Amino acid sequence: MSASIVKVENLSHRYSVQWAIKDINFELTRNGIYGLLGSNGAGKSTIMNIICGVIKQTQGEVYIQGVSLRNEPVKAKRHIGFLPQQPPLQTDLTVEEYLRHCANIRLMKPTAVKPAIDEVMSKVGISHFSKRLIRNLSGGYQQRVGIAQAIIHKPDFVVLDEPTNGLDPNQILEVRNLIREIAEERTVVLSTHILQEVQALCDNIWMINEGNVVFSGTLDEFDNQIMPNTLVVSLMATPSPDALKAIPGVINADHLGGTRFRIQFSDATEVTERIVAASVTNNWRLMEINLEKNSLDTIFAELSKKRK
Ligand SMILES: Nc1ncnc2c1ncn2[C@@H]1O[C@H](COP(=O)(O)OP(=O)(O)OP(=O)(O)O)[C@@H](O)[C@H]1O
Repeated sequence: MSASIVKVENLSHRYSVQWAIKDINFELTRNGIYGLLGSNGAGKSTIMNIICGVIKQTQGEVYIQGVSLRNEPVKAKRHIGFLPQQPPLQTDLTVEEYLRHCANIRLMKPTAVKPAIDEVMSKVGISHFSKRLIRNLSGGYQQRVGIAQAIIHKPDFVVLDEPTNGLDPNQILEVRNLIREIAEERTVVLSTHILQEVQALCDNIWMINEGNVVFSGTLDEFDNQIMPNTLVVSLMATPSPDALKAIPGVINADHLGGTRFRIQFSDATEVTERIVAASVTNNWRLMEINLEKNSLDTIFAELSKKRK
């Protein structure tokens, strides 16, 4: 069996009366990118802040490389790099000065600091801006500095909270490539509320809703869960919903008004052909047939229902 990099046991937290997260369990044993997907307020930042030792959990345990974050926080934190949602940048320092400050906070050996700064600046592609004040960098480059401070002490475990938030499309692609690179040699957990982000980056996913894990598995397993299962069709002859329900593979048909129907089905490829064929046979005069994409909210609702 592979060694445990991160283990989270029965993690629950409440800020005041209500539980923000409830009974979260997982174990990470491999390098790669793990995605934590949840809508705003689902509990992502709470989990990230706890597993990085920023806030102390109400209940449960977190182990990093087998070290208890509760009992030996300094030792455990040597293995952790964290980029919070608001990068902790000191914008009046130059990139190099700031990274030196971060290396000192991380209690790195004085002789190791300069080589580590040079290595990390090269890794994230900011060597040419080493003497520039951080406040004069673009958002994308500031985010690179944020990632640099998270990995300067060579942690095995890196947590990135919404790392592409607020970036433009080009910067998003660049930061995603950088995340892929840093995940080649370590375990990365990243949180996001953007479905495409986990689909673009992650090997494994947890989805959380209202503080509970409603899905955990591989990207393929996740994609199977979120396959669209409704079609909208427009039929000029407006048949009865019962006539549509009689088509094999159609689970339900709702009249949306006018000539339009929403059809729930069990298998997209076959049912589309059957609807087209039935329309020809019955002269329903098909004008439109569209697969409906599930919104993230629908997926959360579906997965939450399945879990209950
Ligand atoms: N410091 C706090 N005090 C009280 N309640 C809090 C605090 N921080 C978060 N919460 C509550 O805990 C719940 C989970 O919040 P959390 O910030 O972890 O969610 P999130 O998934 O990270 O959302 P977002 O993407 O909006 O940051 C929410 O109901 C939130 O209002």
